[in-house]
Amino acid sequence: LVVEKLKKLHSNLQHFSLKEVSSPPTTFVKSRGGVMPKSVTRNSKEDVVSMTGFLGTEGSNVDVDLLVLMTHIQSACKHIAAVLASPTELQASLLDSSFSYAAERDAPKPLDIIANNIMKAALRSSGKVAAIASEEEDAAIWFGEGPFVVVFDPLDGSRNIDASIPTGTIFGIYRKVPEADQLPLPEKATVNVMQRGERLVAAGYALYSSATVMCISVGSGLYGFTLDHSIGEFVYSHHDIRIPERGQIYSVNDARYFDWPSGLQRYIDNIRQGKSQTRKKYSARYICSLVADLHRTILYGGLAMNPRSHLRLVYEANPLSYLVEQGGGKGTDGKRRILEINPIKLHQRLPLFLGSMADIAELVSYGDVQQLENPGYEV
Ligand SMILES: O=P(O)(O)OC[C@H]1O[C@](O)(COP(=O)(O)O)[C@@H](O)[C@@H]1O
Repeated sequence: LVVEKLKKLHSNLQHFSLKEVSSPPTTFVKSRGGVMPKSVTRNSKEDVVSMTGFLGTEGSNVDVDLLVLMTHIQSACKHIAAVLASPTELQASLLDSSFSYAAERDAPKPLDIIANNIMKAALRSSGKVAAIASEEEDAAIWFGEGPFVVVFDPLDGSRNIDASIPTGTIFGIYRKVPEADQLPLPEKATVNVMQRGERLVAAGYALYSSATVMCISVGSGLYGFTLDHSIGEFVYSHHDIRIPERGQIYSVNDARYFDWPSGLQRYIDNIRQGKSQTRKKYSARYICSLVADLHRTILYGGLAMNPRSHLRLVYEANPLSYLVEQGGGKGTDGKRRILEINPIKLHQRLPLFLGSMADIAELVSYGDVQQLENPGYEV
């Protein structure tokens, strides 16, 4: 069945130079982001490498199961990108009105629900997923047999959606926990989705913006793919992404300045005035859409942060910290490395600081950077 699926999958990619897929390279080069095939690093302008083609040659960490799963996630993200770019009437016709949510969670927008349904359907039909947890679901869901567990935020930044501002999908993939096999449901599902971030085997985000870009890692570096609408494929566009060691941009909702602790206030005061370690004046950029703010930070360097306990450990902080670390950066809650935190609650929220190694180290040296009081904000 798997072989048939892959054949079908590859026949859909006939537009591409499939050199990398049909004859896997035997030599690998050690790149800063890990081991990657020589043929992928050296592709000529004429060669277009699809994400599936790339993953098929990425080395031993991508087995057929993960390849199939990643293909389904790509399909879901293409689908979400198409829905986001559609007129509102069409979007409304896709809405499942039976959806409900627990009172303690933010009310979802219609597109949150649609994106959630698309992701769930894609993951279920992959046949590779035992359990999922979504930011839009109250509890973990057990799908059945499959080697993987997927956690995701189907549409982050959706409060901006009516203004066509960029949004994103975030996902993290774990292996199923065999020790939990004997547990009754729903504990089995919960234990599987509440793994520490350092156990992630892959993660990624899709950014829906002027281009739809997917950045992924399967444990050996960070790579980006851009959706080529003329052929309907994510093509390899950002090679071995390395987050600059130091940036000159900070990203935070600084209307909250007067609610911040003094350490964070002093840090931001200093980088604004050129009084930080580099003596350079930093610029501010804040889209208020985490994937978009992080994507810019990954490419240009600096910091993307939310000092209040707002972002979720399981769906946002862990997958994004994993990606940032794979790109040579750092993810912290201001005190602890995100990937080492043991989740204690499925929808647990925490402060999050992601970005360039030297910038995060300097920020953390101010000590008092977490906004512990969260008065609640209307917008
Ligand atoms: O209101 P704040 O603190 O600026 O938070 C904004 C952040 O919240 C988010 O919108 C996520 O929150 P939601 O999951 O409630 O949409 C991020 O995309 C964004 O970075």
